[in-house]
Amino acid sequence: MLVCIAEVLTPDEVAYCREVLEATEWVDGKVTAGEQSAKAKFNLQVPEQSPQSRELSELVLKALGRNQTFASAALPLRVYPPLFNRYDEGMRFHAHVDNSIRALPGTGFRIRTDVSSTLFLSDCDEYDGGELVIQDTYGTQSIRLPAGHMVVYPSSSLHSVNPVTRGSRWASFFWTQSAVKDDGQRTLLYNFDMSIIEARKTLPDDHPAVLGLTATYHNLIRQWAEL
Ligand SMILES: O=C(O)CCC(=O)C(=O)O
Ligand SMILES: [Fe+2]
Repeated sequence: MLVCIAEVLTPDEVAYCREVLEATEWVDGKVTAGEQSAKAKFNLQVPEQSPQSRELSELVLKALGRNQTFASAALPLRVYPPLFNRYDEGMRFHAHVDNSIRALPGTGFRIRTDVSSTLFLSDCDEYDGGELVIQDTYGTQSIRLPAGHMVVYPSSSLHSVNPVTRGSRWASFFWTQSAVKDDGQRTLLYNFDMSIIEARKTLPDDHPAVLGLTATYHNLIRQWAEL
């Protein structure tokens, strides 16, 4: 399942990220790629242990913490500290699948990558091309979102970034280990949660239907979650 989430960052937060990223060092994106994807990857990244990357990582993690849609779609257990990338004119990322397990350098921290995310930091009129092309269960989807918006999709999907043909595309990207690793089960839970939210717009919270649906939602999570 692929979910686009609007306004994960405020315009002020986007502006602050851009200001910090303008002044930081960028290196070849191959530094965090696996063997296959290193051959496919032509972009730039901020070194993940740099103070700028750590500061902005915290900012993005805070924004994720207040986002209900991300919580519902990803059912996050652990989030790999967000990284920052950039594609200048001519840069691209050929088709690949993300590494299944990622270790944070210098720590014992490892996560299984269940959900991949791109949080856009450039507006659509700042560049041409640069679509994130994802092979989803329902076909191929081509994603380009305004700054501050984010797409989440299963890490098992084959995906690529089309060449940027004008300007520069900046983003934050990261992986989440979900409490529910199966994408099909996560999709059912997300749709279930969205239906409960709809029902609660017209029914009181103590309505037997709302109580029953909410109980079943949590009992399904109890069945499927691995902590
Ligand atoms: O830049 C993006 O939107 C995706 C990056 C990506 O797929 C990766 O780093 O594995
Ligand atoms: Fe990727």
